[in-house]
Amino acid sequence: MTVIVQEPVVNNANTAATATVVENENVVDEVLLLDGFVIPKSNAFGHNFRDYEKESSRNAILEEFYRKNHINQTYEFARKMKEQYAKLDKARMSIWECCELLNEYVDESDPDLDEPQIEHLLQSAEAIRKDYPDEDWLHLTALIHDLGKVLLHPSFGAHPQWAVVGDTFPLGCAFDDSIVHHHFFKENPDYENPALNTKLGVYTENCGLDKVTMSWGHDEYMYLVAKGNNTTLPPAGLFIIRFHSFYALHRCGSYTYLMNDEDKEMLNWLKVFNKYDLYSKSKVRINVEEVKPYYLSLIQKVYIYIYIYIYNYMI
Ligand SMILES: O[C@H]1[C@H](O)[C@@H](O)[C@H](O)[C@@H](O)[C@H]1O
Ligand SMILES: [Fe+2]
Ligand SMILES: [Fe+2]
Repeated sequence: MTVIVQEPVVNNANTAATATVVENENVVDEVLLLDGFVIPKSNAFGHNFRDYEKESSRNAILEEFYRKNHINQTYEFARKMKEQYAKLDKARMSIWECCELLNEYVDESDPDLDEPQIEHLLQSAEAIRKDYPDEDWLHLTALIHDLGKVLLHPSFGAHPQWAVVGDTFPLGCAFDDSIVHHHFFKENPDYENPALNTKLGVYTENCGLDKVTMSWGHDEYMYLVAKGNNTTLPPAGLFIIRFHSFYALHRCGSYTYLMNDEDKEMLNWLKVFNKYDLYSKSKVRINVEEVKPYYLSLIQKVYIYIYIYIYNYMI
């Protein structure tokens, strides 16, 4: 029996196409997308990817993480954090220094990975580089997409994990049931607030995601850093960084009524990126020293032509 699933993919910068996912009974441990992408069936622990229900000690930690996250991420909290961190007056660091700093941290919200974060950055960057060799902006986007997790470090405020990692969601409007562990929102003060708990809340239909206050964390922070340093990273790169944890949108198709036409176009790239972000989490270790020169050259290149401020004034 063959299972066929439709999934939109982007073949090049401008055109969105439809690929077919074929799951063949002869291939038991992977799913092959017709565009050549192979989805492994199990993560580094031998479990399904993003399985938040499975009984395990890892998932107990994860549940507690989302309890705190869903109770504390309020519209007011996220707006205050954004305002404060948009000043970019915290520590200054180069991209590579930040990658190395993340060596210390394991993301408590992640059911698929228990490697230090630098592994994940390089695993996803290397995987996307293999399939998109000419899109160096995409390699760099992958390398830096999770760098906002430096917020966990004392130099950046030593924030608790619930305020840095995990899936993100819009605030200022109703919480959608497709958000992981959504039952914890009942204890969020915004849940009972009539100004914030309707479908549109403080927003208007198709207002555009740029106007939406997302739960605060590493995505929005890294976006602020890139934007605040006047990066010329393509809009798709910025969109990926800013919304890569918004699984309710890019996986479940919720909240599409907040999107404008540009968001819809960008979403195609985000979906491409997500495959590499998620499915590159494996026990295959990257030899950091071996790949470092390539990424340094990329950083150096963007330093000269594009990202001078990000490189010099990371934060
Ligand atoms: O646990 C993961 C991890 O923190 C990722 O970096 C983030 O992008 C995901 O959305 C989240 O669920
Ligand atoms: Fe992330
Ligand atoms: Fe990631």
